[in-house]
Amino acid sequence: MAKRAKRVKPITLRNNAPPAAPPPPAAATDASDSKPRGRRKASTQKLIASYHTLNKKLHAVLKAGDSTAAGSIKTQMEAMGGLHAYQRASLRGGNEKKGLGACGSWLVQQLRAELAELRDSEAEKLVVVAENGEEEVEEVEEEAKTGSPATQQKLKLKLLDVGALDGGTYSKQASWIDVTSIDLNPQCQTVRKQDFFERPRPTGAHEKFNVLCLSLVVNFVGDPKLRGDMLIHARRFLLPRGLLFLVLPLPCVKNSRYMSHAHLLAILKSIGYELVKHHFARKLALYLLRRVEQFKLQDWTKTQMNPGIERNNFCIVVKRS
Ligand SMILES: C[S@@+](CC[C@H](N)C(=O)[O-])C[C@H]1O[C@@H](n2cnc3c(N)ncnc32)[C@H](O)[C@@H]1O
Repeated sequence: MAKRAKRVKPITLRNNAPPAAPPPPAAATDASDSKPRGRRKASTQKLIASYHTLNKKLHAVLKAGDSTAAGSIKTQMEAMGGLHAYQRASLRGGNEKKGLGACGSWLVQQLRAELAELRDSEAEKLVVVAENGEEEVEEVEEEAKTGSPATQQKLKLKLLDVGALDGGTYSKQASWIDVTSIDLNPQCQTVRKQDFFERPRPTGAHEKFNVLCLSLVVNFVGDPKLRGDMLIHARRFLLPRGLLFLVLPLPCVKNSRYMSHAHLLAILKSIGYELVKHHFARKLALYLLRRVEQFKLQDWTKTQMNPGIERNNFCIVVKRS
């Protein structure tokens, strides 16, 4: 008898997943749920692609000061169900391609290694010791070397998940990752409603993180200059040697006229990140990057490097201000 394929649990159905968001407004109701699977997948992808296109156009017309065009684009976006419908489509798309589940486990492996390294090194001091005062830090670090389970529970990586959507991505790792989740339009009560660009700069190490996650968020931002700003802003929230986990759709680095893997790494290097590891999954490009202190911020413009009409326009612009 033929073996049955192992089912991968979708990321949104994991154990300890936070409570579901309140029902969407009528305009955002997902009519495609009743469609056959193939058609549903196609309409999900179409909705995501159309939303991205309109979002990019909106940024462009707003930049040009054309409020009439902006109004008309916003109306089109609302007619599609707005950000809420886009987010629901993203959650469905993630389940269908199993990409997020895969990228979750790839990251978890890296972070486990990171935590183990942190315990053995000077950087151990960067690990957050929940609910302990200063004197206890030394004690806990000493214990960490002996590997006592009680201590291991106290040592957690602090992670900021930007664009967390339903906030469930790291729920299985709650014993060793302390997650703060934000999104423009949260799909769950544990995710704070906040525009990352408006998150105030940290005033000290206690407001910084060991890891910051930008998973499918940079490509969501319509304006290439704001993408660069987002990467610069992210670095401010990282502790020294902290990690940025950046996920982009694979075509952003593999099939863009204005971007390539090497170009992306060069931009990131100039912003103050060095590559730890990367992985190209079927549909996603995953990057784990470390904050470094020695770097030279430079401007990056939109420059065509891979001509071709079949290619996309994804790019990142950096402008020192
Ligand atoms: C495609 S979803 C990605 C969700 C999730 N991170 C994942 O990997 O599946 C992009 C999310 O980023 C959020 N987002 C975009 N710009 C943001 C910003 N400036 N601040 C906070 N969230 C933002 C959107 O609201 C949306 O929920």
